[in-house]
Amino acid sequence: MKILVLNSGSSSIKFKLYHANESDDQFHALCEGQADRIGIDGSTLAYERGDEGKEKQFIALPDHKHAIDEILKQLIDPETGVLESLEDLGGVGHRVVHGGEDFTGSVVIDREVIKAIERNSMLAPLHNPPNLMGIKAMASLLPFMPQVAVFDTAIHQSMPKKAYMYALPLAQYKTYKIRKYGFHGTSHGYVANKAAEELGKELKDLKIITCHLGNGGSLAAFMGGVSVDTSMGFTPLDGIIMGTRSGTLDPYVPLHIMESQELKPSQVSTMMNKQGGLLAISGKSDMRDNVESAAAGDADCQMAIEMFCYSIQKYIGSYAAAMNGVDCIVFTAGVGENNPMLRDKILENFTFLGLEVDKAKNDANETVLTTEASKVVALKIHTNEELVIALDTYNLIK
Ligand SMILES: Nc1ncnc2c1ncn2[C@@H]1O[C@H](COP(=O)(O)OP(=O)(O)O)[C@@H](O)[C@H]1O
Ligand SMILES: CC(=O)OP(=O)(O)O
Ligand SMILES: [Mg+2]
Repeated sequence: MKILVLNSGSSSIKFKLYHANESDDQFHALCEGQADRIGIDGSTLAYERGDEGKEKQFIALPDHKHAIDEILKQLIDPETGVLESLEDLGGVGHRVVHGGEDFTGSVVIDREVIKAIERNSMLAPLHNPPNLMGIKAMASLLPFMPQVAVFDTAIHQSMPKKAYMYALPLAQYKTYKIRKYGFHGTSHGYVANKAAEELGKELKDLKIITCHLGNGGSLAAFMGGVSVDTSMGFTPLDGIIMGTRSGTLDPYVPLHIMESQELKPSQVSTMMNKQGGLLAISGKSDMRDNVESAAAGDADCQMAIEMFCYSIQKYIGSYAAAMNGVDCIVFTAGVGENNPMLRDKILENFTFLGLEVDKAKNDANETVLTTEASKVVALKIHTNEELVIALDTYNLIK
């Protein structure tokens, strides 16, 4: 069975096509790629087929719908594609960011599921709309194709009440479901399991902090084999500083801005979600651009990097305290997997825990980033949200 996975992030869509062998349930990837910098200048579409190198073309991708159209064209391209037609697909798995309390696991998509994802869109305005766009584009092209939704929120349902409740009148939770949900769960869960494998231990016996640092970013704390806390909250706006998101603010700040500047909630939402973060500090949302300009002496980009790393250090410290220790810190996603300088800058404040970065290994982007003597192990692990989504999709539709 062939399964297409679409992972729509706020600025990118990753896609991967798997062949699942029905006799032994083994998966292998046929092709993959990524539409990058969607909605920003210089957008690209990368495509890679098992037997050939990676191809990357500059192509205008003004929004997610255009990007999905280009991806599907690529799959059935007579020369470089891997499918005769889109009807050869057995199913499509989608990453869906906000499942609210409607979903605690993956589901086959039907009208009711689409309505629930729409209901939760207000809570993840950068994500659920592109996720839905992908689902609807596929449904209109191939109405009988089974589609599965895999939610970012699902894995964090294990958080204890003391971590997910907000100190607000109880009706806000009971009636309005206002609580911490947490996101990037597919990625946090995958890399936490891989970290345990790498350390040769069981996940349940480890205290792990996973740092998913992409355009959006969050940290999660794993203890006893489950997620016990995470930096994103009711929405993916909370937590660390991100590409265009402010992260944690004094909760009175948006109220004060609305009152004193007579702005509507939607305007302040745009300010915090799309005009905040690195973009607000340096004028550049993409971390690569910030790193490049900072190295060339741009003071705003240098400050953006300082603030980014500081916000992450504070979460690592607080989760080490929350778990009364930490065995392992994992870096993943675009920034976490590719930038030694930023990892080093974040980790330099954890010598007090006995953490010792191995500079050569970190610079070489190896899996283990710390010395043999280090009391806390830092790892770089490539996340694979797509494989998790393909597995869930296969198991639900086979
Ligand atoms: N070598 C690098 N150094 C710094 N940042 C990088 C590097 N490579 C990729 N990134 C950053 O990773 C981010 C994208 O990560 P990704 O996990 O694909 O994000 P998302 O899924 O949220 O769109 C971008 O901000 C990009 O600049
Ligand atoms: C939930 C979230 O922030 O996702 P992304 O990092 O893909 O934007
Ligand atoms: Mg992502």
